[in-house]
Amino acid sequence: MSVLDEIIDGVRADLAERQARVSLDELKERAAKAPAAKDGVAALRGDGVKVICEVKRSSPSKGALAAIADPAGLAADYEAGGAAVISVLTEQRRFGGSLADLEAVRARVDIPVLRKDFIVTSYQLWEARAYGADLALLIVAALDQPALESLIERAVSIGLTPLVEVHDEDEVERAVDAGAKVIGVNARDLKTLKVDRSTFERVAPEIPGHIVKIAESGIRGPHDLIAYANAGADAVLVGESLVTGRDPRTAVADLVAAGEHPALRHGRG
Ligand SMILES: O=P(O)(O)OC[C@@H](O)[C@@H](O)c1c[nH]c2ccccc12
Repeated sequence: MSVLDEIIDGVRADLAERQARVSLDELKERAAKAPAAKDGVAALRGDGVKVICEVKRSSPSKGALAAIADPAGLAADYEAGGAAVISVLTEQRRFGGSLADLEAVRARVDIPVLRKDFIVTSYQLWEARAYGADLALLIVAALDQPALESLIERAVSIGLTPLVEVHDEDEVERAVDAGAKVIGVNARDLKTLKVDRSTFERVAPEIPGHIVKIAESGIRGPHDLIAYANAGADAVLVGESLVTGRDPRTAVADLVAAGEHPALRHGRG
């Protein structure tokens, strides 16, 4: 069984517990009371490379990264540094996250928030909206095509922007066929956990021009952002280097400044 399969087994077990506690109707009521979703696509377009900053306590590949006693405070630092979107890991077993983290971050920042989890049912999309997310991650490798299509449709219908994650050319085709408008290319293969920073430059040319392109994982600092930007990234998604660094606000500001450099504007759509 791959790491991804193991993670999803755990996610399904935790999900079953929540579903037994909170009915879909209750979630829908809560979602109806949540502030209207912010436009995730608009936040990721425009001049400069946008920076998505992640709240992540641990990962299957590295184990514990940072305790993050105050996820909302960290997110506020990210926002002050110029982040375009905050990504909140809500998976518990391997990443140490929760819906409470999502809710706390939502309450603190004004920019769009992404629910980062292993979403396999529409119940989780309703949870995302109920706890204030504006975008939700959908991982192509974790879903068959009918499920991917219906989750994209459902996300859009409840106001969420789906960020559809791919790892290779075949997955790009599946994402585009399913209607993705925002595609993230993950340099980390979730089946082997290996990072290959050349994944983006190989896979991005397969993504049609009108789709927002995000380079995910393995960004250590401005030089990696610049390399991804030169390969066509509209945005980058950064976790580990921010949560393990000393000053997240300055680290984000350095990334944002690198992404705004005029020399990068050429060749980016
Ligand atoms: O910590 P990094 O290497 O900067 O990576 C962030 C993000 O890309 C990574 O956390 C991630 C990308 N896709 C995922 C899917 C599930 C869980 C986590 C992820």
